[in-house]
Amino acid sequence: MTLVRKRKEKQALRITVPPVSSSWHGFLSPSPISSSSSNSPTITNLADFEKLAVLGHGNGGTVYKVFHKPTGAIYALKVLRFGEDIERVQQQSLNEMGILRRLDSDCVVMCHGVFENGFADIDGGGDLCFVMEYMEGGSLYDLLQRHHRLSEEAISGIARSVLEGLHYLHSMHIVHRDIKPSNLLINRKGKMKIADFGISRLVAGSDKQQCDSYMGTYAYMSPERIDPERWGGVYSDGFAGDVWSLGVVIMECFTGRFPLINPGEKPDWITLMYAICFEETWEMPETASAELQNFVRRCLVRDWRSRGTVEELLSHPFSTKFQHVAPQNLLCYSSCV
Ligand SMILES: Nc1ncnc2c1ncn2[C@@H]1O[C@H](COP(=O)(O)OP(=O)(O)OP(=O)(O)O)[C@@H](O)[C@H]1O
Repeated sequence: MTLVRKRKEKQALRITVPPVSSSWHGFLSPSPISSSSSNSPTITNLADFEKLAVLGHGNGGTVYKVFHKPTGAIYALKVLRFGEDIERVQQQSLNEMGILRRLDSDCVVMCHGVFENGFADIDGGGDLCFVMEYMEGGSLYDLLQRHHRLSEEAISGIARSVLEGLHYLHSMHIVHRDIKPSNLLINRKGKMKIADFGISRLVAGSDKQQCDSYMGTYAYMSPERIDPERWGGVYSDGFAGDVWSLGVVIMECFTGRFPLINPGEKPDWITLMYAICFEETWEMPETASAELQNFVRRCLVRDWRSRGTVEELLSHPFSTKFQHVAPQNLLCYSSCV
């Protein structure tokens, strides 16, 4: 902290370093729950699944590709372990089950059920298991690992998909709070959807004040979440934070690297906080089109009150520029073609 203060001699900064374990994923069902979707198959038993492959690892868990024996369908099964923390998670999770029940949109990755106590066939069992729609094309993170940079056409499609997803979520009073490349998944049709509502919060009435500003992935976190007191101690409505994160993702897709710190700089907490809260504005490379440059500029306005809104950005010239291009465009980058 002293280091951050030294680096920013004049501006006051009040930062609480978040606990390392703060990437929390919590929806809980004491027994299996089904999604509210009318298209949702009935999934009642974890024993009906057969593990086919590991799709990836995240904080606290593993995602498997699984086969649902009664229907022959393929799903992604996310197994999270909370160990001794499970009681705390259960308490917090009860309030959030509503999120899963209410989501039914082709802009977000469907969750077909949540189970407690794991699945013996899978790695000795986990504490919470989420049966999710399988996204054959993997994540935007995987895509960037393979291709580093994407075309403006592809980036525009990504921007539009994420904005449509955010528009849906925000209309349901849900702030995602963890928009980042590994939470943006692509299906075999090239459609990108928003995943992972583990740290989402329902934003309603007084809940606004109770948002835990320090959850989520720090690198994509907005300045007002890191240092809310700078804006008079009033935390934003949260929706603007999702727009900031989108701006960082879009810039990363164009530059091919995490854009807010210098190449080679270690992305530790202090460096990130300094860059997000105090760095002069970031400019897109001049090789980017004027529309893309302006789009990113509107997302990365440091004062959340002046930042572009989801509605504004949905009709931004960059979002609409390649509207005629089919989403399959993204598939040329994906491994599932
Ligand atoms: N529904 C899904 N379909 C296909 N692959 C998935 C699905 N969900 C996750 N994955 C893969 O598994 C990886 C790990 O996902 P997970 O949500 O556990 O962690 P993460 O988002 O990478 O990190 P964090 O735990 O910090 O959120 C993803 O990067 C993605 O490649």
